[in-house]
Amino acid sequence: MPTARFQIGDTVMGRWPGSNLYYEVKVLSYDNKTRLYTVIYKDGTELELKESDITSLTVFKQGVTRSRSRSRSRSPGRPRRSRSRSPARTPRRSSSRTTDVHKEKLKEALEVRLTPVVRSLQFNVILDCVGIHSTNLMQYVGLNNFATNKKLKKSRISLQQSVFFLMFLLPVAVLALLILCGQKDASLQSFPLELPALESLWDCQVFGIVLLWLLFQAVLSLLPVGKLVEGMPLKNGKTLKYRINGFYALLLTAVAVGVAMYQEVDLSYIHAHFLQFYTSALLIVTLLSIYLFIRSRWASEDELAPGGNSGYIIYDFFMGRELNPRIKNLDIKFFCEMRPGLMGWVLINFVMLQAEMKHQNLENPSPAMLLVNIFQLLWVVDGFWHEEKLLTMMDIVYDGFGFMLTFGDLAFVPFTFTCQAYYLVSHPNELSAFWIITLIIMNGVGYYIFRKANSQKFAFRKNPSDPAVSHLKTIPTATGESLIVSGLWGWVRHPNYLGDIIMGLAWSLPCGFNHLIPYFYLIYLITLLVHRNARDEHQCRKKYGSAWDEYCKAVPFRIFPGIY
Ligand SMILES: NC(=O)C1=CN([C@@H]2O[C@H](COP(=O)(O)OP(=O)(O)OC[C@H]3O[C@@H](n4cnc5c(N)ncnc54)[C@H](OP(=O)(O)O)[C@@H]3O)[C@@H](O)[C@H]2O)C=CC1
Ligand SMILES: CC(C)=CCC[C@@H](C)[C@H]1CC=C2C3=C(CC[C@@]21C)[C@@]1(C)CC[C@H](O)C(C)(C)[C@@H]1CC3
Repeated sequence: MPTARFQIGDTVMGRWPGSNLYYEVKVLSYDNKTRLYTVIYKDGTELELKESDITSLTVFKQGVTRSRSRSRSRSPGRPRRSRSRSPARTPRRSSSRTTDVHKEKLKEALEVRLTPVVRSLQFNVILDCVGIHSTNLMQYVGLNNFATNKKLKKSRISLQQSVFFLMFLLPVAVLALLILCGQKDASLQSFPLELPALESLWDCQVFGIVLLWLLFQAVLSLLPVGKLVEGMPLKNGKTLKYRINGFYALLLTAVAVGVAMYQEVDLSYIHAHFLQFYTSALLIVTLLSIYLFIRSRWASEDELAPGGNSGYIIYDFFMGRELNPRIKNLDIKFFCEMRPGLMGWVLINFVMLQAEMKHQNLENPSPAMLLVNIFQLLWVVDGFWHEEKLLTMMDIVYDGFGFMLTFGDLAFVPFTFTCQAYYLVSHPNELSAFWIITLIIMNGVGYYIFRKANSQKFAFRKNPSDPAVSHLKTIPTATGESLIVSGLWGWVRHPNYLGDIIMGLAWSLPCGFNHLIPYFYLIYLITLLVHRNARDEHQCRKKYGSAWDEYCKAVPFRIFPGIY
């Protein structure tokens, strides 16, 4: 059992991430498992440091006395601009320094600072995805740094139990949603009226089709078209290459569907066997997660997700151990995150559009169905058009690939995000011209805010002097990065979330107000983004300290204007 060299409450000198500067810090806690100390700087910034980044006051003072003539003293708690940067930031092109020096510094920054931060993020991902918030979990994720080891142990056990419970609850909840959505009476009170027989949920042919779909998408993703892009630096400083060809893959998929229709393939088969498709996807999710877990045993330390190596089997299985599992050139996480699920989503929507015409004897799809299809297609096309940006998102940079993301990508996205279209097949809803125009405007406004905010942030991270963003007002921070404080980012602190939520509303409203079911996506999105916002703010406060508080003062609203 490793013993801590420094005790809780000790005042020591802690290295500031990404630099060789040491500041006075207080030790808050020590984690025996990860061997990391949580320390607090004088400006309130809390970080987790390795023992090698901490020095006792006496040793440090001796060192300083010896080198005083060479170094300039600085006020503690106000660190000089370091080269540390967010993992979500695209590395800036080095202009004055050489790439090697830049990479070395970046590697240093990632080793010292980002690894520990990630650990708490990982636990928050569970909350993020399912919207739960328990004191035990929060203690474990490090929000309560004074938690004792005993409490932590208890929390870990209860966390394991929660995760185990979730692994069953999530698939069953989605199944319930699908059953309800397909019923004539989709009101929550009607559940469970027409439960299907268990054996009717399985069909070998359907399973084969799902496998073929995955294979087809995997082949498309490997086609040597589109650019090869480097991902964010890994723990070992290396980068992985990704083929960005999602947009072409979408076009080729559309062509393949067109050919299938020309050959008179009956796409409404998917609607008629929707539950079987879901259970097949679920089986693939389970098998893939088991495969990922087993293969992670052979992954090196560098290839593991920072938080996916807790040693608790159920938890690690759920969260995913390996960060970027690959089979030759196929990056399984990057592939699953966008391809089969998002493509499946648009395909299923289209299938539902045809099923609606068939079931309701319509010559043309209803305006409600058309709006849902077009709005969601726009979002998916946008996602593929900006596919490269996914490489900087926390889901790719931090999170391991385990049951949670596999389920989210391959089952949750294609089967719940399509719930409005599925609902409309058996629940027609007429829309007046006024409603149609209102919904188009609403989706347009939401999309504008979503796209502009995301593109502005991305461009700013890449190069703050880019003419497209150089006019924006900013707040400098101790890490050397700035925060945008004008335009959309000066209106609310997460305008991109606001845009997404407005769009989510425009996707649900075409289904009318008879049932809650078509609002599932909106409820999921708000829960997810409100929590994601809380988690992001916590990380930003940790990272930017007082500059973040200054930003919050200047921009008091989180996601919704008028709501603090
Ligand atoms: N439909 C769905 O299921 C989901 C959709 N999404 C969408 O994905 C998109 C991306 O979301 P997400 O990955 O959470 O990333 P965010 O866009 O929320 O990124 C947050 C990061 O942006 C930086 N930042 C925050 N404020 C500022 C500022 N004022 N100026 C400059 N940088 C700032 C910080 O990173 P740094 O360290 O670089 O400063 C912060 O950590 C969103 O539009 C969201 O709606 C997300 C999840 C699910
Ligand atoms: C219940 C459960 C396990 C949920 C898992 C949630 C995940 C499926 C989603 C979390 C964030 C996501 C994002 C996208 C897909 C869904 C997941 C993975 C996304 C890649 C879709 C395309 C968009 O353009 C996007 C890049 C903005 C988006 C990012 C977040």
